[in-house]
Order: sequence, then structure tokens, then C-alpha cells
Amino acid sequence: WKSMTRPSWCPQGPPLLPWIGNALSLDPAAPESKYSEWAEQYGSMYYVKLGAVEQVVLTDPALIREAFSRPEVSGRPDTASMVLINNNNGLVMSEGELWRETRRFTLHHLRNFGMGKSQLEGYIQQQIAGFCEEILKPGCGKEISLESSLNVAIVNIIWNLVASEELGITDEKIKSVINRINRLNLSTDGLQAFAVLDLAPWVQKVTPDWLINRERFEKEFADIMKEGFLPALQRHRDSFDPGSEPRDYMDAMLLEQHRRPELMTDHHLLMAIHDLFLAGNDTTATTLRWAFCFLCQRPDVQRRLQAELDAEVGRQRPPTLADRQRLPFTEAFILETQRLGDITPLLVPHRTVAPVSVGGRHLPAGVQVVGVGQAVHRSARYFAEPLQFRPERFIDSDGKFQPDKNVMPFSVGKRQCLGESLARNELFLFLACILQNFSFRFPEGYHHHLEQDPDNVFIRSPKPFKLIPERR
Ligand code: HEM
Repeated sequence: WKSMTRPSWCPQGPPLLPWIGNALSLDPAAPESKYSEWAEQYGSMYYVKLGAVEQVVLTDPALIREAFSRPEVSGRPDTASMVLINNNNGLVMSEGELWRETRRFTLHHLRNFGMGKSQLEGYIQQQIAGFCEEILKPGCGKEISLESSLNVAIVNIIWNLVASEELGITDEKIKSVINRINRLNLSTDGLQAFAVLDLAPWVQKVTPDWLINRERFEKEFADIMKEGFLPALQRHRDSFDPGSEPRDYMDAMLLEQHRRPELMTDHHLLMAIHDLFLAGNDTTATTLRWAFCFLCQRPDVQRRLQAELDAEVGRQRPPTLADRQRLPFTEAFILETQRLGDITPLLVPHRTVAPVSVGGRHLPAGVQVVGVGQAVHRSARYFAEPLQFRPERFIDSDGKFQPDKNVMPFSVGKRQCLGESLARNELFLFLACILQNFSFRFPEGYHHHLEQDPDNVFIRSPKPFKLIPERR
């Protein structure tokens, strides 16, 4: 009876089954749809229990903003799977002082090395030129997929800031590292077994490790580190000089480790690098894949984007970040792609680290706080005809781009995406530079709509598709 009772601090929510709560109601491949459905029934704040995990779910943008701006809501889930994967190290899953210090330090150094500034622009354009030369040009007139080659072009940009190294766009080894790291962290295959631990932590005590694949997971993780990051870190260690200016983020981390060994342990350092690699590649590459999907679905939108580019930039020079102001429809297209593509429909869950009041309710410490981005992005309350792809909704009567604060793909508040400025620059330059030179269409008879890849649980990716590039 006790396990079926909602707490007095949040009395509304779907009915709870004994012990398992609402766990059976969620589709593991797309849990966000149930959360959005519940939003219609139970309103802007409701209570959900997934086995042992208590969640307060927020579906109203003002409430998400209020909660995520509070330091008391800046923790991360401490469920068994999360602890196993990250051990609360790194950038994305750490909390408390370790997170605050590492986030401040990372932002400072990545900005120093050019993140969000025009000094990185030339390098981003170089990656786009390589992608056009090696993937799009040879693919003209043929059916191609934009899978890991797009990720490599994107990963090179963050990897340049982190390790001053460039990886080949068609290099199979790096593609395999990217695929393995994404699969392990983001796919149902990697995480299904551990979900059981979260629902009922006691299962851990009675289940042999081999049954939940713990060893396989740990070995795969160690192998990826060995193949992907350790060689670069070792090269930095070998040539590191504590007396001179850091060359990149790895150097800066090693210097900090020199100064504060208790904070920058080897594992934390490696996890921070892993987090930048992961957070900085599949997010942006998946957003671009949605963009290509919408371009093929809507040739009229594609033509309008190209007409704007031709009129404002021409074809003699590549578009630059300084052209942004003059390309309002391109900006509107990107925002609409982020709204409807909605790659993180549940954002990333937070946890209360101390009691806190949100929306007039007093939440205790230790509760997960889930902001349902999808319930905002696809709600008719905030967007007219929310399932239609309409970039014009962000263009005002003077023809200017009018961003809408209810579109929050990078989340909000204390843990708002650390790479937002970099990602925005990448999305703009990739789309503008590519559309200046290429057009895209789906193969004859293919329609995509909004179907998602069922294998990817954390990032809502489009179902794998092929497209045909043509030279303009
Ligand atoms: C279109 C691209 C991107 C999207 C949609 C996106 C979205 C997000 C979201 C929703 C969060 C969770 C925020 C929260 O917990 O409230 C996040 C966190 C984060 N993102 Fe991004 N991101 C993108 C690109 C990037 C890039 C390029 C980087 C690389 C620098 C990056 C690094 C991070 C990091 C390190 C965090 C953890 C921040 C923290 O916990 O303090 N992201 N991102």
C-alpha cells in the first residue's frame, strides 16, 4: 500500500502499481511520449515512480526554468546504472564541487582555445570543405547515408580544442571508436541490462554480474578508452611542460592535475575528455541529420534557404558567422529543426541535492527532476500546429528572425549545455556552406516523416535514411 501512495508534496500523477510504480507504462525506446501524454492528464508538475526511483516531472517551460536555475536542483541521478557508467566523474554526470570546478575550468579553457569565437571558424569551414570533398562530391547522384562521416567532421572540431589533433573523415578506426562509444552510452543495447538495477537496486545483490553484462560493459569501456583517448593523453603527458602555456584542453587538464591532484584524478580527467567527445559529436551530428531529413521532405523550404543564401552571400565565397544577421530564414530553419527534431526530448535528468521549493511546492532532497522538453516543443499551447515543420513561425512581420525562449534544446539554468555556442556556430556554418553548393532529395518514393531510430534511447535520432546529393 505504501509503495502505491504518492507523497504529499506532489499528489498528482499516474496511478502506481505495487513496487514497480509506473515502470511498465514507459516504452524503453521512446519514454518521452508517455511523459508528454501524462502532461495532458496531470498538468505541469506530476509525480512518477520507476521502481525505487522517484521523479518529479516538469512540463511547463517557466517551471523548468525556475527549477533548473536553482543550485539545489543541479545534481544528477545517482542510480546504479549512472554510477556504474560514470562513477559520478567527468562533466555531464558529476555534481557538487567537482562538477562546479570542472565546468568553470572547462568553459574557461575551451573559450580561450576558441569555442564560440570566430578564431575557430576557419577550422570549422575546413572540416566542412573536407566533408563536401570526400563525402558529398563523390556521392552526387547516388544514394548515400550521412552516418559516421558526419560525426567525424563534427568530432574533429571539439577534438581540435581538446587534443589539437585531426582525425581522417574516412578513417575506419575513428569511425569505429565513435560508433562504439555512442552505442555503449546511448543505445538500448548498452543500457537495457542496467535499467533493471535502477528499478530495483536489491536485484544487484542477488544477480550474478555476468547476467547483467557488467564485465562486458566495463571491458568495452576500458577498450574504447585505450583505443580512443589514452594514446592522445600519453602523447600529451610525454611532451607536457608544466612551465609553459597549455596548448589545448588536455594540457590544461594535466596542468590542473599537477596543481590539484586530489580533484583531477586520472579517471575524472579521462571521463571529462570522454564527455566532451560524446556530448560534442552525436548531438550536433544528429541535429544535422534531422535538418537533412526536413530539407528532403520540404523542397520548397530548401529552395527558399538557397535563394536567401544566393541573395545575401552569393556563390563566390563561403558563408561566415558574420552573415548570420542577414540570413534570418536560415536561423529560423535551424531553430525549427531543433524544435521538431527535438533530440533530447527529456533533456538530461537533474536531482535535488537539498530540499527546495519549486512552483510553490516543497521538494525533498534526492528526487530526480525531469524536464520534458517534448511536452513544450510539441504542445499547441506554445506553438501553433506543433507537428508541422514551419520555420516561418520564427520570422516576424519585418522579416527578422525572432527566437522563441520556449524552444530549449540546450536546456536552461545551471547545467545548461556547456557547448551551446560551439554547437550553434557549427549548425549554422554546416548548413549554410553545404546548401550553398549542394541540393538534396530522398530516393524516389521514400517518405520519412518523424520516425525515430528505435536503437538510440538518449538522443532522438531520425530512423536511418538515404538521400541523394546534387551539385548546384
Ligand atoms: C545541437 C547540439 C547540442 C545539443 C542539442 C545539446 C544539448 C544538451 C543538453 C539538453 C544538455 C543537458 C543540460 C541539463 O542537464 O540541463 C547538455 C549538456 C552538456 N553538453 Fe550539450 N548539446 C549539444 C552540443 C554540445 C557540444 C558541441 C558540446 C561540446 C562542448 C556539448 C557539451 C555538453 C556538456 C559538457 C554538457 C554537460 C553540462 C553539465 O552537466 O554541466 N554539447 N547538452
